[in-house]
Amino acid sequence: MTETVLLIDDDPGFRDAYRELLALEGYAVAEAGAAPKALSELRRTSARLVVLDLMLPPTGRAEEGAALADRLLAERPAAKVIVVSGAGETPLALRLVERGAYDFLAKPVDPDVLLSVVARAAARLALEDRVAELERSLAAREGDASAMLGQSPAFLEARTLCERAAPTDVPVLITGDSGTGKEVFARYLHARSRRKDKAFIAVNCGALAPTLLESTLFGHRKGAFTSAIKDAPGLFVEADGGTLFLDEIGDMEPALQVKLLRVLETGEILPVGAARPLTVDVRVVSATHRALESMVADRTFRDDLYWRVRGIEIALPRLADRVGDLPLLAQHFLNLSRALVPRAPATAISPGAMRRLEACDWPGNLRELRHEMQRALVMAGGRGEILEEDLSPARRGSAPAAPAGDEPAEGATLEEKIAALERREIAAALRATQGNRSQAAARLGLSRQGLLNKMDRHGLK
Ligand SMILES: Nc1ncnc2c1ncn2[C@@H]1O[C@H](COP(=O)(O)OP(=O)(O)OP(=O)(O)O)[C@@H](O)[C@H]1O
Repeated sequence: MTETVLLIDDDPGFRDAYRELLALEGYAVAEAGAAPKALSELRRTSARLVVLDLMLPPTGRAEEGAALADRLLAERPAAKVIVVSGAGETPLALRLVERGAYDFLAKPVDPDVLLSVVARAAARLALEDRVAELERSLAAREGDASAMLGQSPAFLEARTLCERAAPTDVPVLITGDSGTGKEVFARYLHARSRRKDKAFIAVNCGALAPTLLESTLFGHRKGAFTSAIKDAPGLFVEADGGTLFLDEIGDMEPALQVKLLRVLETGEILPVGAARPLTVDVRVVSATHRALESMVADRTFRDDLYWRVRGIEIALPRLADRVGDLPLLAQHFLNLSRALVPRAPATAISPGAMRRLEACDWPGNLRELRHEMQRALVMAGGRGEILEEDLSPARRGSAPAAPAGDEPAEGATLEEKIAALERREIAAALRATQGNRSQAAARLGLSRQGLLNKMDRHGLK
């Protein structure tokens, strides 16, 4: 695909020279001499490469260009913005790179260097496109029966229930520990429903602050709040005709639970700041790793909403309760990992390694097993088989348990490293707010309930 480069400089001579150079290299070129034109050119074209001279009118100061760089990236986060700065502006240019600009060049710019940086940015875009494409095809495959692996009775029972529920419009609640495959089941359900050609949209209710979650779900009108610079439809409208997957519904704040209940009862949503409701046709599938029933007893989850979302409950077994499926799943994840490590030759798992895997208790369930197999494939190097020594120390049975401190053990899986990072960040936010959980949650961009759940999970209470 021909990439468009947006050249932003108030000197027409510079633009003329670089337009020709870039065109010779096969790029399409758009240009602008000041910020308003730059933004309108960005919107008019599909430019994802930007060369931006920081010294722009009206003041001719570098801060002018810096503000524009931020706005360009806010409008097109995938864009690669290459900043051209004067010799004295290196610290500002470096700050821009930290905030998301791709690279910076100091004046005077050597044309060959500029071309090579643009070429590198274009190659990076091509790579990111490829990764996104692979992720899409992987996600599509995971909606397939082939990705719903398992023969154990508990798993088959859940799968049969899912297949029965699929053609109906009954709300489904999927319960199970983290990593047991709740989202995979939700996608499977959608893929087998009459809605399969419409959108499947997933949202994690615990990951967004309550006000943001409300406008994310129901949309908002321009001007409804300070940052509402234009109308936004919201996920219910985007999922119209399809399925909306409300992950971690147990983390939803009570005020929002009321609004969700009204939508489920009436099929109408009221965008934030709108005068009239809109009708939508959305099947809601919810999931939670929490015991919603006891939340209802504690009055932290509304019982009327509970009964609404729990038309049919599908309870997913923990991996430890379906060890019989482990060989099949481990082999499946090994095969999938090959897409990430294309030249790795390992296609099999030795009986010794498999015994080790079967002996683990897998608190992170299938997700943990998936990461373990990715790691093992990398560790196996040029070997054709995964051996015990390729497993992470904790699985080999000889390693010390994960430390109670902040640092993950050496050889920790990606999952464990992320958990350690999350633990550290939560502890830091709590320290910074003298233990005020609401403030700590706001700092972390979580709902209060979301933070409490995570503290629970990490033993930080
Ligand atoms: N039956 C299955 N067969 C093969 N792979 C599966 C199956 N179920 C889940 N997986 C894989 O296991 C991982 C975890 O699944 P998923 O994200 O659906 O879990 P989850 O229960 O929604 O987790 P969380 O509660 O943390 O959001 C994913 O990589 C998914 O592809």
